[in-house]
Amino acid sequence: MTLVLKNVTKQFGSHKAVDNLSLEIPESEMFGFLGGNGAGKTTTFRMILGLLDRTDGEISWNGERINYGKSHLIGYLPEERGLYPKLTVKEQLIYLGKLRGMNKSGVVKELESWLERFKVPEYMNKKVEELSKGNQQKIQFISAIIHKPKLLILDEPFSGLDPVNVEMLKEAVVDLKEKGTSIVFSSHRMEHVEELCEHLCILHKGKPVVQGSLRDIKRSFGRKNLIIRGDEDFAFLKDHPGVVSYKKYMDGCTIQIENEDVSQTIFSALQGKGFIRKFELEEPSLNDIFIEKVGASYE
Ligand SMILES: Nc1ncnc2c1ncn2[C@@H]1O[C@H](COP(=O)(O)OP(=O)(O)OP(=O)(O)O)[C@@H](O)[C@H]1O
Repeated sequence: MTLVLKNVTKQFGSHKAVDNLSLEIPESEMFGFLGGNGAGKTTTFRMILGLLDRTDGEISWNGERINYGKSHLIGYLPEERGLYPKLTVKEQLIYLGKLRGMNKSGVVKELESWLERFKVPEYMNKKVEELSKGNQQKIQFISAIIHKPKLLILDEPFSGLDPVNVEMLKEAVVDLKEKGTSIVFSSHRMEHVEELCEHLCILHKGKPVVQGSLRDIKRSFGRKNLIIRGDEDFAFLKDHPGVVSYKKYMDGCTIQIENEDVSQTIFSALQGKGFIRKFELEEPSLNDIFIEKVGASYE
């Protein structure tokens, strides 16, 4: 069951919100969909789900067009959260589960098991408005997956959650992927994408500017990070040939270098200086790549 986008474009008046986007997301894949504010992510999600008409291009899942309202195989966690505050968690989920083709006892059984897993079994009969924002987020997540969708779109799923709950939701997302769900995942937190996604796309002003496997993207970026820790003042390295950027830390520095070879010349330059506790060459982070490709030019 592959999700395919071919040359998809969405125009609002004269503004191209999504510009000639092509993607392929196979079964059991977690795909990172990134971009600054206003890059076109939500617009793309809405087109995939059939909630918004595209201006041009083709979108298909398993060879067919998606009708989110009618499909029981799709799950969507939108960025703007929307639960009914006056309903209890159980009433809310029964309502949403029925829309997704489930019967009441099926919903209650699944809900019990998810609330247990998320360590909040006492929420079953609580009104949504009585829950904290982060806990409402867990309930909204459950509402997106209770019917075991085969395609799941998660827009910023971890926003507003504390680190313990982020880990809990991450594990749940990985389990769903391993059971065969294709997941499209958008986040402004690059470390989450690095941890969860093998393939990704970075959108900038509606256009894909980086696309492919995380490993290849990192390798082809060329630049590396050099982590140096020690008591010396390393500021003199700012002007060293091949140094792209320099970040000072209390116990050393992290330097972005043009390529691996620069680490050798820096290593030589450090000979005879103070005691070096750490000298480590790392692949660039996704954050480095994102900033380079998208810059600070948010909407
Ligand atoms: N209904 C609409 N009418 C006109 N312009 C729109 C509409 N919806 C979105 N846009 C514009 O399309 C562009 C992409 O918006 P979109 O919401 O898809 O961005 P996004 O990547 O999801 O951003 P964010 O990370 O801030 O949520 C923006 O310039 C936005 O102003």
